Amino acid sequence: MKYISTRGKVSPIGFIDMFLMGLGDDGGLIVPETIPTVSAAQLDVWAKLSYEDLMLEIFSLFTNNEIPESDLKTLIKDSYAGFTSPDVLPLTTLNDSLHVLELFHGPTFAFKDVALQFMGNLYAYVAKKQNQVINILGATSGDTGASAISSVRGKEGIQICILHPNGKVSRVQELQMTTVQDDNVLNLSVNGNFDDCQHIIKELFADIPFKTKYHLRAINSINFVRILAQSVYYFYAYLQLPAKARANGVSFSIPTGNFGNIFSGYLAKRMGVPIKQLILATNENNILERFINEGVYKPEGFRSTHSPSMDIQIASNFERYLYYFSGEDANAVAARMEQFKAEGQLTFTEEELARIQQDLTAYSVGNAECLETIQIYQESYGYLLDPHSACGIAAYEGAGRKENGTFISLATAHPAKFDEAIRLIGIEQKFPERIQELFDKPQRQVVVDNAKAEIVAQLEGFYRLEQ
Ligand SMILES: Cc1ncc(COP(=O)(O)O)c(C=O)c1O
Ligand SMILES: N[C@@H](CCOP(=O)(O)O)C(=O)O
Repeated sequence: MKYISTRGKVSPIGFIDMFLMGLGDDGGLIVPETIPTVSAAQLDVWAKLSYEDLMLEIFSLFTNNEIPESDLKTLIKDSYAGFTSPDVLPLTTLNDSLHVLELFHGPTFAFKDVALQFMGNLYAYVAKKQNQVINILGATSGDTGASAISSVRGKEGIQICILHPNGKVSRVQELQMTTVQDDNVLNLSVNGNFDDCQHIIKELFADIPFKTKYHLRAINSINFVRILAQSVYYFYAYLQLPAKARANGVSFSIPTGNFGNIFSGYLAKRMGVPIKQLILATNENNILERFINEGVYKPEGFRSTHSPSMDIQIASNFERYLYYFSGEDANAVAARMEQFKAEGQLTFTEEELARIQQDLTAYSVGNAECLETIQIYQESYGYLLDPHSACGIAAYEGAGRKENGTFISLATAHPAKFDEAIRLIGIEQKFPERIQELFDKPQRQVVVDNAKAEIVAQLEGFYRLEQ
């Protein structure tokens, strides 16, 4: 298996090189040259596997044996040892046709831990094997940063710098990032929004001399390993269903911001999971909903919502979808991305729109609807959703084709991370101990302007050039 860029200007590379490259050196996103497929009979065999063993099988289709199987097994086992549920990602049944896949039992209580605990271990593994210094640069709207920091804090040979938007993450998210005192962690709190943070890091990844000099590495979903690790939970969720329930396929409702969560589902579907409907749930930052429902991809004003981690306009993995939508035509993707840069929007024809709508359904959830959903599900099922997971459920209610049968809605964060919203509906929750204790810890962060030069100066003082 080799990896190429959606813009076609990266010579095919192997798994570890792809992991280290992160963003394609031509500015595109990295994808596998071909997507391996898994037969229904193989899926049946995999139904008996633990989460870790299933991940080993799926990764083995992508790693070209570049990581010996016993090492890969250990990396995977270590990555999920800190999850508090014995099933790693438990599937909770709410009613005959609706299940919730709880992705938030990792160390930072959000679904990002599923991929990032593994990626942190993989970076440490590569740092050791190749005697490489690893300087990680990431942008976060709150969860990726907390999770990535937790996965590499204190690890030898690794430095991590995370940009988050100042004042636009929840209190718990901010504390999870900024109370970490390890010397290999730098938190930059940027006066701007998440798109500003993501824009700056993408510019730095596209600056090849800078990227090369500092061995810049990515933990965001621009890194294909993030996507691959996330695709495992679609297999797992499907395989956890009773055989009768999954006989007719399954549909997913997916809270999405950077298009990473849903693109992982799209990949799982292309690999062979019989997914009928992929529902893309957004909040009021609904660029992706407008793309799918109207055929126009155009950022509009940024809005602060109850689900701040999804307050995103420019979605990284949109380009990966565009690649497959264009029949894997890298020239067409490069041309569209140039056009987007020049004109600030993309429009799709009626025929294209029909094809997009065969792949994806979209539903955007307003602030009031988000809170209402949390309240109704608390009252009806005694189940407390966080605001992002509530967007998934509201989208299932609003756009799920119920005749499709079984639905799984992804619960992407623990409600304790977003107490600001939960309190608005008068619910007082008890925090898990690991969250409660954050409130007594000192914080460490540097506030910076949304200015590349200022951020580069911080990085130059922080990153290491050799181990
Ligand atoms: C809690 C939560 N749910 C959902 C999402 C959406 O995931 P993605 O942006 O990878 O599509 C995010 C981050 O964006 C998140 O932090
Ligand atoms: N919701 C994310 C935004 C960054 O997205 P990523 O999936 O590309 O890391 C966050 O919590 O930071």
